[in-house]
Amino acid sequence: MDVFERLKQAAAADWQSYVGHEFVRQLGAGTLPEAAFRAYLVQDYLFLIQFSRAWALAAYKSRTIPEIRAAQAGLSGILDETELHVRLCGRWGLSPEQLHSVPEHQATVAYTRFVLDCGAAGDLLDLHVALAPCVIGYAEIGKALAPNGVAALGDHPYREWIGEYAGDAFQQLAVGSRKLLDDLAARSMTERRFGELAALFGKASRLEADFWQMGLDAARG
Ligand SMILES: Cc1ncc(CN)c(N)n1
Repeated sequence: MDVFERLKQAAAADWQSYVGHEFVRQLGAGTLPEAAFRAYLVQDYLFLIQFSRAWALAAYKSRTIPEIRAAQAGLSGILDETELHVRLCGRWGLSPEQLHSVPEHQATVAYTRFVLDCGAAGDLLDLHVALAPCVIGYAEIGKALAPNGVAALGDHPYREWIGEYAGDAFQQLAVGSRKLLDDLAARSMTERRFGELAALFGKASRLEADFWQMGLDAARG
């Protein structure tokens, strides 16, 4: 069992609150109100700005070229994601400048600053464990929402979003993140430390669930 699987099992309830959230269920069913998706996506653009910083911090905290390359791949992946956000928000008439001027929601601040602090106060393994629900979680969600491939989604209203995370590029990013966790853990994880890392992973997963909830709450007004 790889480290990611162990973390998931140790924080099973938190993980489930994230990947099995009502927002994800409605998104997959195509019944998610557009207002909820829009509120989520606008905040997610702001989220990605902060997560770019977190991946840049991972490069700074790295000791080896493979670690720096992994951070570069994560940062590129996040920047690629922003193109999806700019495209979709552009259809609602929102420019990147307008997105940038939206105030950050509390859920955005809480999650992003938690991860940045894990990186600032901890080591590279702490930071990658805090980043894991983001990249590996969305890859898992993307795959679950497109079990027969993106083409089979037909005219699903959220096809473009699902396609981003079910697509090869994002799936490969998640594979790389899982491997990096194993490599880092082999070097610096003791069994005693595993408990602390699982708590950190569980917290990040909860903050992901709160982020979905923010989208649902915004649509309820
Ligand atoms: C909140 C959140 N978590 C994860 C991802 C995938 N990078 C995202 N775009 N937004």
